[in-house]
Amino acid sequence: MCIIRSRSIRNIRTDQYYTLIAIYRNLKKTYQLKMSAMKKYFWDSEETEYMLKVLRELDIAKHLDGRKVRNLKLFKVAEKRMKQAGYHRSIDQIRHRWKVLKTSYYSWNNNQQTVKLTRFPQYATTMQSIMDESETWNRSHDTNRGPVRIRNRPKPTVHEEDTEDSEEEVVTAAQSLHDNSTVDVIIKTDPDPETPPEMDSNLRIGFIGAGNMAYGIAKGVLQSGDVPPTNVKVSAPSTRNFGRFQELGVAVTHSNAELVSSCDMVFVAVKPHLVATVLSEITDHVTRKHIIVSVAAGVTLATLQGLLPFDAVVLRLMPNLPCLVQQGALLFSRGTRARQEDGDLLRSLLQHCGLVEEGPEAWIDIHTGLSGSGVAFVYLFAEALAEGAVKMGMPSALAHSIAAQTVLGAGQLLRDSGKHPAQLRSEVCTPGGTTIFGLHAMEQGGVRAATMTAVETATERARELGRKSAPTATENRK
Ligand SMILES: NC(=O)C1=CN([C@@H]2O[C@H](COP(=O)(O)OP(=O)(O)OC[C@H]3O[C@@H](n4cnc5c(N)ncnc54)[C@H](O)[C@@H]3O)[C@@H](O)[C@H]2O)C=CC1
Ligand SMILES: O=C(O)[C@@H]1CCC=N1
Repeated sequence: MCIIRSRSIRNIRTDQYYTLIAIYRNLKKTYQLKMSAMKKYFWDSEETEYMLKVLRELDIAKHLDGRKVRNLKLFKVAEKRMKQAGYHRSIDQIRHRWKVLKTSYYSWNNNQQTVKLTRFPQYATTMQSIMDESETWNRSHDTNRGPVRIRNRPKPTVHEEDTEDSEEEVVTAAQSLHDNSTVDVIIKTDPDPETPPEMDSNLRIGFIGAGNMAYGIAKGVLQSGDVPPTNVKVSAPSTRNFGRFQELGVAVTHSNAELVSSCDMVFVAVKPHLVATVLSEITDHVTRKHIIVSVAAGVTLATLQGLLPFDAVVLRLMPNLPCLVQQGALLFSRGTRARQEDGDLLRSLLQHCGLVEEGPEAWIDIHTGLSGSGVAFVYLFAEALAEGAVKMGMPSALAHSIAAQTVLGAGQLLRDSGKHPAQLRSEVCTPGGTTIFGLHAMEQGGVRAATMTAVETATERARELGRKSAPTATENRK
């Protein structure tokens, strides 16, 4: 375009020149519109730092106790202050950004303890200070709070969505903090999944299936320290996979029915085609106290509910393999009998498995393509990266280790910076430099279309598995 503007192209007619200029201006306008639309959704570091500064000034540290009523007030003031500084964000956007930063902070913090990451991601210092302030404040102010059992809570008496909070409500909530008899009521009516309440330490968790997914989730659940290993059990027909569970201190059995009878929450972690057989084995032992969570790809809530007693509490969860290192991406949906608090309990138990979100069931198959299977797409890419380096003469072991670190670093920066991948990609590209040449080759290879098709195809396959595992009308009538 610069060449066109300087009219250095020879033999071009004036009308052609002006047509090209018009095309250039149009492209530029589209690009600017796209960038401003992107800016609307993606936060830059300056804006994020300003938001954290405001939230810190507003003492968000004192509000990290899971009471949304009080938090809403705080986010309202933050929205005003940001507007005054020229940052036009809605309360929801600020709250969402804060939630993302908090999740990133927690998982960064967990990794600090387990794998001692040396890199200090962006915002970590500010987040660390806020969290430290919160811990100090909670220690000195919240000693009166009795343990909150998330289970067996009566149904909330107030609608759980955010309501406009009056000054009085905020004061009532704050006063109740020092009153044992009313604290429980506030938590029930206004749960905040971001700050999980204390767990019932008698909760017993079972895993049907002793494979990778069961192991990854079990590790995450135990990491929280809320559930002792003695309260966890796993069942499988063979002892082959029991070893690593036993190393965690988890009990083992060959009987799925016995496992269900001795557990409150049961994860069904067998291959999708075995789900019907397993559920028919356990259905007589499932009572209203149980929470059944299936991780089987494609198997729908309707199918699961159809194979279990009509009042069974069922959730469908799609995890991914990095749960094994507490860096999973998990999405769950609640069945018709599962209450908000059942979802809160699940979310709370899984918080050390990685990012945990709740969504409509239609998204579970998409998440399967994007993330459950998506992990394998990234591995394929990492393998190809390394092979490229081997082709150019680098020793294989070094190439694979650098490829793994490249994927890890790129992912961590993407998650922690909150930037759009296109923005980060452009930050790597020097005009006329190495990256743009490489990217051009990738586009010629159709990497973008192939990846989109991979997610689409995997999603479709999950849907197909769902149709295959659905009981037929005849079976339903039995
Ligand atoms: N591997 C992955 O990355 C992901 C898997 N999933 C889902 O998780 C589920 C489990 O997958 P993986 O852990 O990868 O499989 P896996 O093959 O590693 O484990 C399956 C386990 O089920 C046990 N099993 C077989 N028949 C059984 C029975 N009748 N009763 C009790 N246990 C039985 C096997 O002994 C094995 O321990 C599948 O439904 C899959 O769709 C979901 C997301 C990601
Ligand atoms: O390939 C599969 O079917 C499972 C589900 C998502 C990842 N692995």
